[in-house]
Amino acid sequence: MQVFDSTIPAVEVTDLTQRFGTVLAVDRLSLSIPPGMCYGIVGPNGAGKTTTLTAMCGLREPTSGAIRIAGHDLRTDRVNALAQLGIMMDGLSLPERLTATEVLRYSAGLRGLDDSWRARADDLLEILGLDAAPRTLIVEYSTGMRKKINLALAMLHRPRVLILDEPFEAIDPVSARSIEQVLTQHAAAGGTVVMSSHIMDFVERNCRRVAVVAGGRVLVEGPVDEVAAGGTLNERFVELVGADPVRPLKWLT
Ligand SMILES: Nc1ncnc2c1ncn2[C@@H]1O[C@H](COP(=O)(O)OP(=O)(O)OP(=O)(O)O)[C@@H](O)[C@H]1O
Repeated sequence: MQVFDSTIPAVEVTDLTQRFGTVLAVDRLSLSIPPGMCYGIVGPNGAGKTTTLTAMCGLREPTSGAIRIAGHDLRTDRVNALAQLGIMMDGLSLPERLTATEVLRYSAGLRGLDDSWRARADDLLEILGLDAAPRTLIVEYSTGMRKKINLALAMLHRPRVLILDEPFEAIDPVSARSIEQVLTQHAAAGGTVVMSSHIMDFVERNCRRVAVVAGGRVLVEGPVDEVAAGGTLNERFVELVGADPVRPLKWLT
């Protein structure tokens, strides 16, 4: 993996807007994500996180706004922009009748990777615990196993920028620890991880910066300890997003 020019943002989002009919999912959202770090995007359900990450991955043309990946504009310089990316998003289809190794080989072939992909595939399968079921077909995978093979696919070509939507959802604690270590190694080697998460603990522990989004806008952005403002990120999140006490449910008594 080549190390970034540290003066160019790994991902730059400018005035991103996404409408779905009458729903304004993302509302003139701007972010500048520096290279060489793990960057968290947090927000309540429906905040616009997945929609923003989908646009960053080039999977949906936004209503308006611009996205640059390592300086390459996703609209006008799409091939070079996408070449920087490894992505893990729910809902992307996989070749269901292949094993994990076969899927990785297939991906390596499509990308025209040299033979070094094999060693990386072995490492990833081992670290993610997928080597324990070498003959299992993707169609037989659990939700967590799908997440893991998607992460392996995202990393196989050693991209500079990983964009991960909820990487820890449906992942057991031991596997989560392994994934955490893989992601911190990626950042320590000069790569960038952009991830959405509801797990504040992980974001606090591993991300250098965080954006809190709600209603398709950035409420606050900055170094995690500054955003947490002397408390925990979880406390700050609830304070920013607002949580009304749940009224007593009479039918429970
Ligand atoms: N394909 C779509 N068509 C219509 N509306 C959509 C579509 N995708 C997202 N939305 C709407 O856009 C808004 C933002 O959704 P999004 O999935 O980006 O939120 P999120 O922050 O990722 O939420 P969560 O934490 O629940 O995953 C929501 O109101 C959602 O209903």
